[in-house]
Amino acid sequence: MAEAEAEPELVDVVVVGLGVGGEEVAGRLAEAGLDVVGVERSLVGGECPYWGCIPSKMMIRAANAVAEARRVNEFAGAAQVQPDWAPVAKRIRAEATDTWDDRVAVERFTGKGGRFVRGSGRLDGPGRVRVGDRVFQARHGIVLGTGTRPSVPPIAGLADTPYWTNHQAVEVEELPGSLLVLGGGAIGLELAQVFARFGVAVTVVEAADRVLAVEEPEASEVAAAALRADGVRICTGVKAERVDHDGQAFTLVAAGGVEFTAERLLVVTGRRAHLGELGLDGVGVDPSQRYLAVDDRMRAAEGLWAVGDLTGEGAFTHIAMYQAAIVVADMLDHVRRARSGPDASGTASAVGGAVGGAVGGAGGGAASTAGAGIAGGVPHADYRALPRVTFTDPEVGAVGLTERQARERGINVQVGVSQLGSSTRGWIHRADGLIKLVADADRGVLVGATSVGPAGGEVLSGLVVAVHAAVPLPQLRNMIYAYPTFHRAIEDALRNLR
Ligand SMILES: Cc1cc2nc3c(=O)[nH]c(=O)nc-3n(C[C@H](O)[C@H](O)[C@H](O)COP(=O)(O)OP(=O)(O)OC[C@H]3O[C@@H](n4cnc5c(N)ncnc54)[C@H](O)[C@@H]3O)c2cc1C
Ligand SMILES: NC(=O)c1ccc[n+]([C@@H]2O[C@H](COP(=O)([O-])OP(=O)(O)OC[C@H]3O[C@@H](n4cnc5c(N)ncnc54)[C@H](O)[C@@H]3O)[C@@H](O)[C@H]2O)c1
Repeated sequence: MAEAEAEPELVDVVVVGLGVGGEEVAGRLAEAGLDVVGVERSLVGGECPYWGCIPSKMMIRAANAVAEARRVNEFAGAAQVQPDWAPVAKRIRAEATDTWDDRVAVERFTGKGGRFVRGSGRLDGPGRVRVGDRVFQARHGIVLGTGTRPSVPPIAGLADTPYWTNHQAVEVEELPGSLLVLGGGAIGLELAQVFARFGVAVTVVEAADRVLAVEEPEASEVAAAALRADGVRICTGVKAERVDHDGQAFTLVAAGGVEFTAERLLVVTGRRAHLGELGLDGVGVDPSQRYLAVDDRMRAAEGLWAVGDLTGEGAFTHIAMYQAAIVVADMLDHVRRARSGPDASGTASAVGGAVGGAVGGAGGGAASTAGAGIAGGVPHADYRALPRVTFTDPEVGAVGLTERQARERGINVQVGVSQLGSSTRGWIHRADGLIKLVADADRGVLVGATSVGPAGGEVLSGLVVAVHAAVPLPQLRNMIYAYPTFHRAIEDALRNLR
């Protein structure tokens, strides 16, 4: 049946998808005085607060408390720990997700002056978005922030089984006795360790020859050893061929006839943007791309911006926020130019003044991150010093290029590694971990670094500054590193660079 022709509603900006990135853009543009329509089909805030970063980190906080309490036996006498999932599930409902209700988030957006529309948005030609039978015509532009959904591999039988994605894993109230985790990436490892620490018999099945395959091999080794020490069975290089569910248990059959069985199966084999459902072909953009290509101001086409995971620049909340600041600055700059006309330079109307002020705010915020990539007040995206942290225990933090990526780019690479156990703090803590530095010997700067350890993600911050600001190696070597900290291991790794 043909869709009813609706009279377009004229607005300034339409934001489709109010996840981390879209909500930030829509809210800040509304605060700047623009007439913004925000469209969300599920929950305002997206994956991160409801099924991603926040509840998973609450789970990790609880699991780490259990593990640390057990270490009393190693260091300080005797402790009996009886983990209980109920308080974790309760905290996720009460403090993180409001039992998956986004009323507060919707009010946060409308409180800033935005107009909220619940539904699926789709481009309906240049400058237009259709949501059901409503059509919005955007004066100044459209922003897509539609994120990704789990990518489920085409394994025979899998689609017909009640497998879990991260949604069911986060919503679980009663833990299963056993769990198969398909995919040993960031989500798989974080959740595998949590459930194992709460007594679930966990097996991780990974297709690649190591877990956390995008990071340094040394980091994969430490992470795998830590999970094994928690009782997780890790099987790498496994080619899953078939999955069955008999009403009670899952059976995964791999090449060579190897079988894995468990009460539950969690599929965490990456994420996928669904560009085909956004009407991109109607605005001259190829919908068959894996991710939506954007320039360094997050523009995908004339009058079309994109933000967050669907751009494929790293599926992290901090990237979505970083990009959001750029979209806001660029969009407001665009609006100010449109409103001022071609001849007017800086003569602001009442709204133009608000817009100009907001540009300064957004630009200032992102500018401090984008560093050199700032031109004309609007920051340009620069991912050279992209940090990421996998919150296993020990944490795996990394920034910039891995050794392999640096070699593939033809960089004259030097590598320096130091083991955390050889540092005073690491020895005191009986902690596993390492620092690995990747330097460009010709430029005399770090281009990448990895920090694995009890606070690996925090130790990383100094290394992010070093890569981001291209701090010369002699300056890093002549710094003073406090004793006895985990980050002192950086000094040893610098000494080992060759
Ligand atoms: C288990 C897990 C743990 C994670 N942990 C971390 C972490 O510790 N740190 C970190 O930095 N990142 C983490 N991430 C990644 C982080 O959640 C994402 O990078 C972030 O949510 C991306 O934000 P986004 O706005 O691009 O997309 P999303 O959060 O995916 O939001 C997109 C929104 O668009 C909506 N939408 C889609 N299509 C339409 C449409 N056509 N019309 C209307 N609405 C639409 C969706 O319903 C969704 O709400 C984690 C992810 C997972 C799954
Ligand atoms: N702490 C964090 O910042 C954090 C935490 C969780 C997720 N995330 C983000 O979410 C994204 C998605 O996480 P993810 O863990 O789903 O993806 P991922 O890409 O990190 O890992 C997926 C893993 O699944 C494996 N795999 C793919 N197909 C397989 C198959 N058929 N059989 C077995 N293994 C298979 C891959 O080799 C890979 O190791 C991450 O890339 C990350 O950006 C971030």
